Amino acid sequence: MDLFKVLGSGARFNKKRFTDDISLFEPSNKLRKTNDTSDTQMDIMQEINFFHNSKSAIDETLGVTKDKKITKDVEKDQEGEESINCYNDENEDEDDQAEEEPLVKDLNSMDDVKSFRKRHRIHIYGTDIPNPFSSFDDLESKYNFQPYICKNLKNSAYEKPTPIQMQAIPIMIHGRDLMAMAPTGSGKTLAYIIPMLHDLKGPEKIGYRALIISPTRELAQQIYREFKKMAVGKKFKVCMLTKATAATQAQTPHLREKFDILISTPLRLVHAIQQDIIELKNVRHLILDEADKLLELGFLEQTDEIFAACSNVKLQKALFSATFPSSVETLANDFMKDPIRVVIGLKNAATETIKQKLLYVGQEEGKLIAVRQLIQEGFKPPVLIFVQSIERAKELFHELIYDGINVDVIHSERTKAQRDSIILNLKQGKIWVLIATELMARGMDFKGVNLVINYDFPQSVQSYIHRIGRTGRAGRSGEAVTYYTKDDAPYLKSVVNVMKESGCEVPDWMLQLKNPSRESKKRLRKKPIERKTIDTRSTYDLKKMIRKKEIIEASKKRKARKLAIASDKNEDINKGDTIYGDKKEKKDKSKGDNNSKYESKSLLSNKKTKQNSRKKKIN
Ligand SMILES: Nc1ncnc2c1ncn2[C@@H]1O[C@H](COP(=O)(O)OP(=O)(O)OP(=O)(O)O)[C@@H](O)[C@H]1O
Repeated sequence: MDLFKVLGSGARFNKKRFTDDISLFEPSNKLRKTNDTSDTQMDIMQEINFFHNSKSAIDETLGVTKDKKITKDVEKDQEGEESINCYNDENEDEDDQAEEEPLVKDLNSMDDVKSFRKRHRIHIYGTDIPNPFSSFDDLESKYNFQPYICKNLKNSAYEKPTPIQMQAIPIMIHGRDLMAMAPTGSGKTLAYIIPMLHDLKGPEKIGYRALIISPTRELAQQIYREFKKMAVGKKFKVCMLTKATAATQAQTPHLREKFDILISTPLRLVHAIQQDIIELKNVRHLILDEADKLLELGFLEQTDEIFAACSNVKLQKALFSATFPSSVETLANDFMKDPIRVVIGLKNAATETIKQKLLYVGQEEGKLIAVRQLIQEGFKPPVLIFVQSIERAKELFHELIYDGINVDVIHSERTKAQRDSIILNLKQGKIWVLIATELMARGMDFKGVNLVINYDFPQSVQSYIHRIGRTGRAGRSGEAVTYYTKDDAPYLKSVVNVMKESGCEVPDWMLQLKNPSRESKKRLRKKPIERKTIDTRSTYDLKKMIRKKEIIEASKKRKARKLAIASDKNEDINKGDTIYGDKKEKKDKSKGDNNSKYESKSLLSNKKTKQNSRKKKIN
């Protein structure tokens, strides 16, 4: 096999330069079999057609994903994390696709319910699990939802519930604790907003009764907007906790009682709790959006403090995410009461409407070449480019700003106003390419993103799934390209596993690579790979730039020294040595004195001695 033809597809590279790299991609001894079942593509597309797009839309997606192959072999990585359908009840029966969709009232027997779930790839775990529902009309007729909710759903052009909505909504309205895992862009937000609004009934003015936590401010704002959209027709008061809203509530305590729903990031809320600004004792619904992130070290302490403040005995907890590592699931089981677990499709898998690619770029410099090649060849905006640090985001921005494209950069060092305007501009198509850090990786719903580029290899499988999940949302097709260098080679298999699980074609040699060890994965999660600065300048130019910097630095130091001399003189002036000091300064200036402080001091003292002796002579 021409390894480099496969590795370097899409970019031009010098094969000879990469001869040494071949050894990095040697397969592990364990060979695996793959069962290509590409003929089932249409069935699978129907199955994952959560948004019930027309057949032509599916065809369009199939056109994009025509090279996808479906593999169904089970494997475990070294961490023991199941990386493929570990929740399959039985073999999924493709014949079910052709059947007419039964309404929930037709789900008379357990067999009906079972086959309904199977058709929608709903896997459930727990006891006394409520039946799923199949149409938004059922909400009004069967569950007595208030008409305003169904009206808002219709106004938003949501015709049918997605699988996560079909199963999570009945669980939530039965008051059960829930752990819900569904692919990125599959409508998880609505799956908790709708049952919450139903259960809250109407405004009560007794303070917060529902609380949603999100790891980023941007996602919290997005959730807030979705809440407002779904609550039209009811006078619910929804608060998005910010510095300003916290200050207002601190100044006017009676205002707090007017609110029903609170949306916040963990740190902001913990501050408010500690300062007694926010009272959570009446909270009945607690949602952790991107729950696995909120239960990771770094957020866990704050999440724990929020849990402690939600003291209502009837508190219902619901966790939502596209990924749940096994460790987080174990942790979550400890604090949930008889929870029901719902998994849509495969656990920890990417959305199947995303065409995923891996692109070998050799060295760091190859990445910029690949991006520029893409720009030259033409691309469909908007494009999201993920890098591993703020520094690198800035560097890449400074490189691409001169390439004649509308590019911007978003990271936590940008002001809130800048971040808000960037998100708006991206949505309005004013930004074609957005360079982003992990800040944008989770939850953000930019429907039209056509391509995600992982400029820097992601630090975890979860990060990979969430990053690429910014495209291919709400049933649309999308594309994701991940660049890798030889430094990333030890981690390549993690991404390969995800690609394979979500039905992308992966070359055999990649499937045979070794899984990274648990320790190396942990290391990578904690600290990204050290990479060369993103810079296209030649070594000559870089040296010239460094020299220029040194000259500027030296000049600054000289100026500082001059200032120090001047202040020394001022001290002398204060001591009554005015005339001699002034004269000396004028003389020094005329000489263009650039000597060191110490030299100047000695000069000054020499002059003083001479002048003093002259004075004596006159006397
Ligand atoms: N029933 C539905 N029919 C059509 N579109 C829907 C439906 N429910 C939600 N959507 C749309 O799907 C998109 C993705 O929804 P959402 O942001 O909730 O995804 P998510 O599953 O939370 O993704 P992520 O894991 O990335 O956070 C949104 O634009 C939303 O408006």
